[in-house]
Amino acid sequence: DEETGKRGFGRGGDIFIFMYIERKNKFVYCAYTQAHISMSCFCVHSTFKSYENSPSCLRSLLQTFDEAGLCDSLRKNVTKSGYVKPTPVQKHGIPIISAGRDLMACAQTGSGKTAAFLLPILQRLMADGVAASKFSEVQEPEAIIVAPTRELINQIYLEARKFAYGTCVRPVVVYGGINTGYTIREVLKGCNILCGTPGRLLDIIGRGKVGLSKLRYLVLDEADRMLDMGFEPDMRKLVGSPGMPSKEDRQTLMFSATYPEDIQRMAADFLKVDYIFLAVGVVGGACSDVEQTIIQVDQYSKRDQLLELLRSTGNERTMVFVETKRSADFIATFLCQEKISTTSIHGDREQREREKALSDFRTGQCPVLVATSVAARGLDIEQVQHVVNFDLPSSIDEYVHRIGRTGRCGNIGRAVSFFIPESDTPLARSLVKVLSGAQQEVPKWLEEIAFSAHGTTGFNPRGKVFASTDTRKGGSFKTDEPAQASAPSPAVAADDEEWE
Ligand SMILES: Nc1ncnc2c1ncn2[C@@H]1O[C@H](COP(=O)(O)OP(=O)(O)OP(=O)(O)O)[C@@H](O)[C@H]1O
Repeated sequence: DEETGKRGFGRGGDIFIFMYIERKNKFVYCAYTQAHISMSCFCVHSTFKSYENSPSCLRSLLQTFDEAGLCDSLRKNVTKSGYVKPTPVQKHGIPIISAGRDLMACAQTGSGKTAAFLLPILQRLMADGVAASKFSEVQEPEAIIVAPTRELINQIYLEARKFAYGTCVRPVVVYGGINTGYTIREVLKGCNILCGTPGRLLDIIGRGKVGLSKLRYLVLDEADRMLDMGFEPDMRKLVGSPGMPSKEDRQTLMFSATYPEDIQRMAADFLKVDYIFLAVGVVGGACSDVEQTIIQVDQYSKRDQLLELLRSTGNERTMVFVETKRSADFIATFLCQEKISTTSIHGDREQREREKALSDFRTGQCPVLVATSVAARGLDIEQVQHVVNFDLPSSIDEYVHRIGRTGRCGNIGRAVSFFIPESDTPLARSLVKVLSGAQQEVPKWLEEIAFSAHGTTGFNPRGKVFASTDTRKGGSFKTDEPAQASAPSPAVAADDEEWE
């Protein structure tokens, strides 16, 4: 209740869902009950700190994990993971998923989206007494989770395994670059939650090793990436696979920190018409715990500036993003020659080498990781204090994901980006918007570039349309920002990056 601040959340009773929109510095909020759950757009405050400072009636859902009604083993595993209280996207996302609603959730990088979908799925499977996995020539998983890269899907699988520990739910992972025979044997041992990259997933389904008749949950992590031009055909194939329940008969969940408008519109094809759009903060906004610095450089001084920067940061764990696989190798070799312990990850490296690179970086053996966009999304590596955009990406969303490898889950991080006016001007205006949206200082020179001839359209021809809201027609919570020009779907995968 807005006036009394009373909260309600009960099984079988009404679920009060509070809506909170920041518009022109005013807070607008309303509450809905489950009985009148016609609402479709749902926004909550962005950062951890400001969230905690928001009016108490807005912080009403799931104050603690105890309120989530998790079964004992799941609750224990959450505690063992060191989670004391749910993050904003968990506080709001878990009850929405538990209420059986389709969801398109947008929350900043590092805000705990993975547990926001894993926990309610695991809880439901256990509450319904899912059959313990056992060997069978065809496995019938209850949930499928897809993500764009091998390393990310493996990370999600490890999270699922951690939360499912000691329960009868068995997660399995399938992705390219590892032996298919081994993967199939793992699947056939039993599989309740199948995590996969699209290609390998479709392959295994196509071989008849996985049936879809029991499928209840379909989760697209990094959903905007999963639905852009690179993966859309695979996603359509997946939902069109023989036996796949129709969208009315399954629960579809989408999570990302960014949702370009064109992708949001297409995502609706995969979701029930009354799906809930949950936005924690500004859609596509950068994590405000990352201090962002943009430095104007010229092509020829970049390498020396990188060196200088890395020397000043000492042994801080740093990810250096570049645009091409060739420059990843080149920069990594250059840094090694300069006695900076560096490794690299990109799509041309063997899977074994990719895993070794990540593990050397995680353990701190190589405190610098040079990476292409293959490492931009989702990877959760502890103590990454610093991200450097040696080359700026072509899309603003990619920028948001890259810098989100630091400043995760309430920690502070730093991101430095080298801006070359000759090539990066098309990104300038979106950069200004993201910087100011995250309360960062915007350099005067960048503003000038952004609003000079090139920057005035608001449309970055190399990148995607920046969406700030739920795009649904009649969605009542559009911000007052000027509408962005609608753009044709841009080319997606980085120039020479291979996505699995
Ligand atoms: N409630 C919580 N309490 C403490 N730590 C948490 C909680 N929820 C998640 N975390 C931790 O926060 C980190 C980030 O979580 P996660 O990887 O799910 O973020 P994300 O929102 O999916 O980020 P990205 O957009 O980059 O994919 C992880 O290390 C995770 O274990």
